[in-house]
Amino acid sequence: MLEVEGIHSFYGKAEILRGLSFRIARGEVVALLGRNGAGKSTTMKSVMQLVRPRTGRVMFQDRDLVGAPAFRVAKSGIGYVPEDRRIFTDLTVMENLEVGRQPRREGAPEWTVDQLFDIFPNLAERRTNRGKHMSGGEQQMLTIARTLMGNPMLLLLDEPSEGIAPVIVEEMAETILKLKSEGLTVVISEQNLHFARAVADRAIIIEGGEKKFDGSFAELEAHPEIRDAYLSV
Ligand SMILES: Nc1ncnc2c1ncn2[C@@H]1O[C@H](COP(=O)(O)OP(=O)(O)OP(=O)(O)O)[C@@H](O)[C@H]1O
Repeated sequence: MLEVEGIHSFYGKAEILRGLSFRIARGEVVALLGRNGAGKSTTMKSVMQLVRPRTGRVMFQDRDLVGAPAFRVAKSGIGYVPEDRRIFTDLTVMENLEVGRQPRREGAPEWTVDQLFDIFPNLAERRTNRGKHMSGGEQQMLTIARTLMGNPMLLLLDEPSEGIAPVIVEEMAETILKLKSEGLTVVISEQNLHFARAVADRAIIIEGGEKKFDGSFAELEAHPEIRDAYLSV
């Protein structure tokens, strides 16, 4: 579904991604792992074209996204939830969801508000609350639910477990597993190995903008030296 091929991405003169390549197949949940500053967020932004790779290709559904405006990338079926939750704080939960609505898309799971309320029961209880009166975890859930209103084929979640209470982290893991069971393809960026292992089928480890490991969690566990070298656990 997604093939990132040899991308080099920069902030000014600083080269952040150094020839990064990986593939994501339909229906997979894949975790991008790596320490602070490894390049996980930049990878997601490079897929979305919020950072434009200087070389390399980002193939999605057989089209190269490099150079496309970010809104077109979103319209082509990639939902992106950045680290800093961006809900509309003056709008209610219902209104926030409506903002995300896009037509249904061939080959992608289709979400109605009622289905989303089944998956995110906390949001159902707060449907008329304004965003600013919600906890960090609820805002994170609302950002994900709003993104799903766009019926994406692929969902990119940047550090979904970051900065939320442990009980909500567990809910978040269950939510991602439910999305997977509906057939959604998901890429998460994580520093929390425990969380990543609970939700993902495969791990890609990034360090210094390069891929250092790509495989199952069983393989990763069989090589503790890789974990020790590239992850803070
Ligand atoms: N807007 C920016 N301008 C300049 N440098 C940046 C910018 N954003 C990130 N960087 C640098 O790019 C590198 C990769 O950052 P990135 O955010 O992709 O890492 P990350 O693996 O997602 O880590 P984190 O968990 O901190 O988000 C870091 O060295 C960071 O300082």
